[in-house]
Amino acid sequence: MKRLIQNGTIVTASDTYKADLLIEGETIAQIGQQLAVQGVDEIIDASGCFVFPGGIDPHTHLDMPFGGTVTKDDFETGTIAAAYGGTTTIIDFCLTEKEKPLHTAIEAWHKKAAGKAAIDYGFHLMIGEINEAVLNELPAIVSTEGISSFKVFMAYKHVFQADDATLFETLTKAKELGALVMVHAENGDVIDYLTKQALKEGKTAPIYHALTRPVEAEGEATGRACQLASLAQSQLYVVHVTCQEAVQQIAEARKQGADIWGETCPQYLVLDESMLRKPGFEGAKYVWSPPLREKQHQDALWKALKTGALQTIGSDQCSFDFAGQKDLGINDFTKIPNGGPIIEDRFSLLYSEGVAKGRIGLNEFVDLVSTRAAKLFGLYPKKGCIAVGADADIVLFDPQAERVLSARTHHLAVDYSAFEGMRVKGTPRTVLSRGKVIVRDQTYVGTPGEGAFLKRARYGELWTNDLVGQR
Ligand SMILES: NC(=O)NCCC(=O)O
Ligand SMILES: [Zn+2]
Ligand SMILES: [Zn+2]
Repeated sequence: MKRLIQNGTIVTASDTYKADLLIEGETIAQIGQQLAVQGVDEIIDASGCFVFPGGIDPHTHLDMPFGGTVTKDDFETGTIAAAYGGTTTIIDFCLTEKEKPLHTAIEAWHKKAAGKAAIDYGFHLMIGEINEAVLNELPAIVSTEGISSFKVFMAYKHVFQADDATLFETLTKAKELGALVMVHAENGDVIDYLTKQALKEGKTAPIYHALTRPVEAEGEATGRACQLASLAQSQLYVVHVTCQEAVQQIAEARKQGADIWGETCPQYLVLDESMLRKPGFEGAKYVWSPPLREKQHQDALWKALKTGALQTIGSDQCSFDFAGQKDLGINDFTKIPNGGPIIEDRFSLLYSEGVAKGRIGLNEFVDLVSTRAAKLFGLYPKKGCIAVGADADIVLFDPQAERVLSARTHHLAVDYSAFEGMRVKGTPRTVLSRGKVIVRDQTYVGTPGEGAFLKRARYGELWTNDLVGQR
């Protein structure tokens, strides 16, 4: 099958230019001016559109048990919504359980995704403990199974939280194996103390979720993770950075030459702590960990994206219905399942709030929403770029189209939108995944299960010089 995309403006992380794009089968075959139409099966008119590489969301939780329930969106609804939103690859977190083989968890995650995923996907592997069995399993997981990133939680005491020894050993092992260690950086012990105190004082409303997870707890844990990564001379990626205190730690470590990267998410750029103070129990819709921060932190995050102190945008998609799931915590904020629905809106929100409002440039947008994650997580140059030989994961994006975000129109299964009523500028019109049109003129035309599992390269294996050069 040959497809020709005509009349669009191609935008990559480094260039913006007008050209046609010829796709043969699953890959980009040619880029040039007025490419021949002979033998082409389909011509796609991209007039007025940017032609972006498909978005890469390096942070999702689909079909995940958490907080006494399971996320509302699974690999089918979540990835269809992602496709509507311009994302063609996700990397989901595979949760492991202590004293059980890592492979049990990996197999379970493969079962969740296979036959359901509408776009390509990979897995990060949670490390909750280090022992002989774990150390024996890890090499093949990285080299044979293509899972080249590990996740360590520094928070969620008694649930996922690992101690510093586990983090340090994971960093050391990751250095040896060529894996990237990701951390949820909050001081779980301090948060545990503060939440118990709040409950003792009868403070049960959603806002206390934020008040018991202060910026200092995130800044401290971020700094600790950075120090431990430096000591291990390993590589570190800090997920969902929310505040100036954490940004500062990452920026400082990077200045010292550490191999450290930081991600933020649209919710922290757009929403703030006041959402948790909404009347009644409404604030539960906005319960994330780390929590939404006071408004001034948004400026710090935008600045960090602009200056390169943070380099990627994940969604941290982790959706729970307001009715029947979030309300587990109606009398106790600690029982509100943490997380929200973002996967569909990540791309458009960053464009609308970032590019359309002049906070970031068009090429920076592509880097943040796609290219950088492809490089860090061993997918580049197959994913994350528009180049001959790359997978034809393409988004035709209409920068003039405006729409209002709403649960009434989104494609997730969850019963609310965290951005209800928000107007965004720019919208993905048509989306291709490995050469096949899966969203045509804002209608999903793909088949769940077409998404493939991606075995990823080791950290820096393909693009070491590039990564070092861009640090
Ligand atoms: N972020 C959040 O509140 N939920 C998802 C799990 C995590 O990333 O910590
Ligand atoms: Zn987290
Ligand atoms: Zn997460």
